[in-house]
Amino acid sequence: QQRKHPPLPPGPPADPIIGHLRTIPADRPDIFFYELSKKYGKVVHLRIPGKTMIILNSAQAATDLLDKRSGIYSDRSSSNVFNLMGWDKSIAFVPYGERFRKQRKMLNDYLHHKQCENYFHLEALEARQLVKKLSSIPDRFNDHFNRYSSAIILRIAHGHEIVGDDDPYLKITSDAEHCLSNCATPGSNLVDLIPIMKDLPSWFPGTYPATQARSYRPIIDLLHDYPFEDMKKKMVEGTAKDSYLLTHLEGLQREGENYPYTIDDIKGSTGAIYAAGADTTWSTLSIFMLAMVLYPSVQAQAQEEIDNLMGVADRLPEFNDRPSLTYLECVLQETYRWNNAAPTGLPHRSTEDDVYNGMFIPKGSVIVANTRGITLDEDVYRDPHKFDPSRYLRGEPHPVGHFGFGRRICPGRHLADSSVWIAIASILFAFTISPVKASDGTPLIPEEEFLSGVTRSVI
Ligand code: HEM
Repeated sequence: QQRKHPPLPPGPPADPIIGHLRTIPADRPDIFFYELSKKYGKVVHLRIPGKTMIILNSAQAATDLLDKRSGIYSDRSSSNVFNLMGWDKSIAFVPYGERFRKQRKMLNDYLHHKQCENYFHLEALEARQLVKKLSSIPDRFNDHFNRYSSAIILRIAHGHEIVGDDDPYLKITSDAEHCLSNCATPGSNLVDLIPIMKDLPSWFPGTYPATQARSYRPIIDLLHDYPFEDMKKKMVEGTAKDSYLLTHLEGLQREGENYPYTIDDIKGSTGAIYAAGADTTWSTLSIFMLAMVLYPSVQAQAQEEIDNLMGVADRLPEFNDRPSLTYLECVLQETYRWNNAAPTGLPHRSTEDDVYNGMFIPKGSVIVANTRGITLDEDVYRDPHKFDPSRYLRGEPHPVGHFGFGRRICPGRHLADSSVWIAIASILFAFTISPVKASDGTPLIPEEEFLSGVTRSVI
């Protein structure tokens, strides 16, 4: 017996049986979702066998549902691709429930706003290292950003200090980053949308995301296991440094089975800090570099503000300077908005039937708060494709959604924000960023092009 529901949100025409399966592209689904909003509105539905996807392309809709009704919009769809890769114990993919709440508490205790002020000193030191490296080999800026973001995370989460370029942690983490930047987008690839695909042979069309995920598994297992074993060894030697991992391993040693967190909770949340934190920070910095090359007048204005404040001071910017650097703050916000490190965010899942503005959202829907669509919303941002920090001085709102929503909002956002701020303040103080020149002196202006993946980087 069919119950009467309001209609689903609008959506494009679908094929019989397979629905929109053929319509969803593997590459850059964020752009596809954004284009849908222009034709069908800010809340759109897509249907694939056994699943409804709800795409949210406005901050209003995402806030109304994922923030205000977070009690029923905080689950995650299990992603076959991510489980095959080995991320199943990681908080980012754990379903909403007891295990999620435990890991979330572990992270919140270590990464809340006030706590993150204790990491300012470390971030400032690493920013100085970054400036040194950029001044000695500028064209390897992407490697330096990778090292910068990894160094901060590895120190805080694993108590590890990077010593040289052949550091084993750097190798493990850059391999893991490769997997995250090259894998299929979770929740919107065929292997996640049609579960049977993961069991079909690799020659079967559309199964590539599963084959690729299996080949990445040893790398992701090493990311979880190596730091854990290494820390245990250092604890025995007496060389272990204060860190998230040490705090929990000591707790486990002290309290045994009474400790509220299991080995899997510890491995899963420590791995998640790295996986979710380093790549996104690095990606944001590479987006900033691209913006500075493409918009030299913005760069000059930010530098003028920094120079005016610092005067002839013989030092790099510090966190105390942040409230005085208004335009730089706008540059930071515009970096988050103009292009996003995680353009489709991470899909949530609804756990009850719901009705929003007369539209039916069935229980079990995959909810994509499409950051790309939200930050390009023409009803909110004038000329949204332009990198224009002054828009915030004219009263346009700071972007929302680049750190996600509701009970799943990024727990590392305070750390990420200060890491990105001190890096861009230091870079703009020390350097002028300009395009590479061809042999005849013509500047080679880069394209605004990005890799696909969970996080993405400038090509
Ligand atoms: C600029 C840098 C960063 C960006 C753009 C970013 C963005 C995001 C986004 C969009 C989500 C999904 C939120 C949702 O589902 O609604 C997320 C989740 C997450 N982020 Fe971040 N993040 C950044 C840095 C960090 C850092 C530095 C850490 C850790 C220190 C971190 C740890 C996490 C974790 C553990 C999750 C999963 C949370 C959950 O599922 O409950 N992130 N992040």
